[in-house]
Amino acid sequence: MSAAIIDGKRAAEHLRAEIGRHVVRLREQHLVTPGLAVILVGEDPASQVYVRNKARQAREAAMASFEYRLPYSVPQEKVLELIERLNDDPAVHGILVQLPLPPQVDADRVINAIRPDKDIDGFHPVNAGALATGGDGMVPCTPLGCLMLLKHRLGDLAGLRAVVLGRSNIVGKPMAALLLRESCTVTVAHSKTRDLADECRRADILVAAVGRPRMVPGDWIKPGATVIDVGINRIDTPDGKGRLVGDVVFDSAVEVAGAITPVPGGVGPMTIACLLLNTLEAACRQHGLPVPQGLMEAAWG
Ligand SMILES: Nc1nc(=O)c2c([nH]1)NC[C@@H]1CN(c3ccc(C(=O)N[C@@H](CCC(=O)O)C(=O)O)cc3)C=[N+]21
Repeated sequence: MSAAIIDGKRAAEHLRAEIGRHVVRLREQHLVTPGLAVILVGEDPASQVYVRNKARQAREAAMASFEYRLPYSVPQEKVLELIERLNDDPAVHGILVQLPLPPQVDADRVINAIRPDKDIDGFHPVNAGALATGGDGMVPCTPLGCLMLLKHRLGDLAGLRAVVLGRSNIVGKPMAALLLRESCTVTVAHSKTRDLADECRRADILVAAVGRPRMVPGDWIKPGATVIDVGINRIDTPDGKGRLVGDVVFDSAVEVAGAITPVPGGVGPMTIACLLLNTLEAACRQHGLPVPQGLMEAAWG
């Protein structure tokens, strides 16, 4: 038996198209154009590609996109000054500072400087706190994208056993909070977890977000489980071109799981679509307009 492949690329295309329709309506009816500002420090080639993709997809969804490139050696004060300026800029509704940052720039200070209602990554403590306590703040894009794929596949998640591998502030912890909000029974496993394989084998939903290439083999997976692979790891290949692999051994997992996300074409594209969704919502809130509801369900028909 072979798992269903969860097509994140296609789901993201649907979602972006639906977001684009809302953006056009917002401009026609309210003269508001959602604006996304992305700050990139340094010249890491992978980050550059990624930032370029975000800017292109923002424009394709009829949004305004502003890119700021700062040298790797930029002093922290300069980054904070730019954030202050964008906080006060009414054309900018969402601010994203690409992580990681160079050592002289303290990521926590930078994240804390972003106005919480413009924090489309959902990393600010105000938004993290809202998610943890059941309030409605900005939800981090990668976990939000994972949740959409899960609900699309499974419908109601209540009562399912979910295991989240990884406890980062950007994926693991918010993912666990979202699944708990959906009434899953949630386990967060990490590098110090004992009997990791057995923990994983109990999962109806397994979310792998550790950033270690092909760490999770097929025999850690319960037959029929839904597997969400958040890892995007570039590995070397004999031909020298390299390729992307997830945190899960896809070829063995696909034989056991009920459904699985591929890498590439799974979680990654959904992350960017959710970034645009958060920017649209931020623009609505900042202009006192109602936030469009049920966007993802509408996108999937
Ligand atoms: N403040 C901040 N927010 C982020 O959301 C953030 C960040 N910093 N730093 C870097 C990581 C990385 N990330 C990706 C998102 C989508 C793909 C993606 O769409 N990947 C394609 C493949 C792209 C390729 O071929 O290289 C896929 O999985 O199908 C990849 C990586 C967001 N990040």
